[in-house]
Amino acid sequence: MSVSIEVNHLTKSYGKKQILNEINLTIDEGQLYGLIGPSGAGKTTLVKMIVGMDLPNSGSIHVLNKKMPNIQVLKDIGYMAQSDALYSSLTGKENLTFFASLYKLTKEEMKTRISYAADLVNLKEELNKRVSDYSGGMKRRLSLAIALIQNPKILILDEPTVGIDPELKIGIWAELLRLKNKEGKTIIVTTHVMDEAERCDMIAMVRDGKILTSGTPEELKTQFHANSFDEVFLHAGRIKL
Ligand SMILES: Nc1ncnc2c1ncn2[C@@H]1O[C@H](COP(=O)(O)OP(=O)(O)OP(=O)(O)O)[C@@H](O)[C@H]1O
Repeated sequence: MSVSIEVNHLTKSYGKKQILNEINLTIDEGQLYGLIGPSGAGKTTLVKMIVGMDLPNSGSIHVLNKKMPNIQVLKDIGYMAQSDALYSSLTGKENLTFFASLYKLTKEEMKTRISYAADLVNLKEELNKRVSDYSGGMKRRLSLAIALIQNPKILILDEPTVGIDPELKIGIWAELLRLKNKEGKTIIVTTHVMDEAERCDMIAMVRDGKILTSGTPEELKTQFHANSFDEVFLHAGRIKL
């Protein structure tokens, strides 16, 4: 199996405040990797640097064997940020068409991808509404659809199911697992939701800018003598850094 994402000795500070400290991470192709940790731990900062939106102070990030940031790799990464970056005066469909047009899709591919992505997030009926009239949850769903639009090899999803109702959440997770299992996509999700963490192949627990521990959900349960993932999270939170 080849490595999809490699992070080595990464550090990041904003001003005098150190946000990430000696992060090392190896994510294999076709792996679903969860980053979990309390609010402010540094998860978003880490994924932004993997996408190439921010620069580390030291250390390196390679995605698909290319040192980041790298403009060529952008087409291979679908990124869903925590705050929605949408054009609110345009309709959902116009947003999807705009983002699809950034990639060299044929007209036919564009049509198929827009239909697939809108269907996945259950927005087909609302596509002709302006985004300014969307609810918060609808905007999240549109952001997820945009992350998938160019059929990227890698999906990086920052808290993808926040504000999404339980039924749709189940559908989205089923599709993420299908994309991983059947299409070999590499997926990173950040989450606070423990049952989502349990569905990942590997998990890294992030706290105060460091990776406390990483492993499969089962390995982490064994390591912390825990029956549930909530317990793992509580026990890990007590580790002295
Ligand atoms: N541009 C910035 N300038 C200064 N500080 C920042 C900046 N971006 C993030 N931070 C700080 O970095 C720390 C880590 O934030 P980050 O958003 O990465 O955490 P997180 O683990 O994703 O949290 P959450 O789960 O709440 O999204 C926080 O203390 C935050 O205030």
